[in-house]
Amino acid sequence: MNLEQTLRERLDAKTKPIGSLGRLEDLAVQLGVALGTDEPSLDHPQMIVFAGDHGVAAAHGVSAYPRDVTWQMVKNILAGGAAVSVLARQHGIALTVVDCGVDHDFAPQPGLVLRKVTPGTADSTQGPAMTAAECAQAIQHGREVVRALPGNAVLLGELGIGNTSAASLLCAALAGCTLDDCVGPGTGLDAAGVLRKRGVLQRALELHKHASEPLQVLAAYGGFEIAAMVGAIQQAAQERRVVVVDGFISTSAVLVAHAVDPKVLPSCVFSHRSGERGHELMLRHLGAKPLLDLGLRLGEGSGAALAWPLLVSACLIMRDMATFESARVSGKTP
Ligand SMILES: O=C(O)c1ccc[n+]([C@@H]2O[C@H](COP(=O)([O-])O)[C@@H](O)[C@H]2O)c1
Ligand SMILES: Cc1cc2nc[nH]c2cc1C
Repeated sequence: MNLEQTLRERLDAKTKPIGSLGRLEDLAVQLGVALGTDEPSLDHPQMIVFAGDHGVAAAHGVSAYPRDVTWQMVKNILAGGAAVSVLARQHGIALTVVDCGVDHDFAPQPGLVLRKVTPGTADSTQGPAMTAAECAQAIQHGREVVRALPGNAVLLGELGIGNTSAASLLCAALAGCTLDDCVGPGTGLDAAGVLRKRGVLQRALELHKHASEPLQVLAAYGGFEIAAMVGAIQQAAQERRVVVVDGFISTSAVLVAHAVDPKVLPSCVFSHRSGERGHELMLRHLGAKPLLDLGLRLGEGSGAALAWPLLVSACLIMRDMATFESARVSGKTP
């Protein structure tokens, strides 16, 4: 019997009608398989918020907010005032911010990993957002961040004005959808703004239409924080850690990691369906079912933090619930 069958049998022996805990049962089985044990338990969860600036946003105003919000929100997260700070604190999740290329000089401080690259990607309508070397370095940085942190669960968060543009382009290139299907308001563009954004992204897509390898596609569109998340996903899956994937932008990093190696997918739990147009298509491409549907479209890892207690519950159900035999409860009538 393989591990998945063992986990299903364990759940079926618990004091409940078969399958009555619904999606929580699938989650418990997924976590057991991802962690490689029939007694899954999550320890030292790490919320990692990857932050980066985007050349396409600087050059074309494809966001409803100014670029300075990226560095300002990094400071807000570190000061404990952002949504992800509040939610991580609520759930006892450690929080690290990684500067993957923000155009600001942050003072070294606890909880902040300083950047290793030049800040901000290049404008993807003019050339690749990053060179192949920069892309490889950003991926490596994401791997190193995960390797240095304890625990067996990584929650992905991100921050970067303009990064829904990069994520939409990755979606179009890797999930085979049209820009009409996957370009949305992001932080809150109006209908005219979305139309203009789509026009800008159409130019980038045309310029890089010959990019075919997943890492070539990633370098074409960026951003540095998405590339670092790709590395984080690869490292976490390799170390048999669980990866909690947040919204539209984190899922675009999974699209890339999956295109490189589909074996990362069983380690990924998708926290929620984002309100951003196109997330559904990404999830469908990956065959993924998100846990929550709350109309979230914030990013930062806020959805991952909100879904976290469900993962904890799934593990506790698998480990601690009594069986029909141990609790002397009558099983199903034959
Ligand atoms: O997580 C999501 O699904 C999501 C959807 C829309 C926007 N965001 C966040 O908003 C920022 C990107 O939006 P924009 O409009 O600047 O491309 C970035 O900081 C993301 O964390 C996040
Ligand atoms: C205020 C603000 C907070 C964010 N958090 C993640 N993306 C964001 C974008 C904005 C604009």
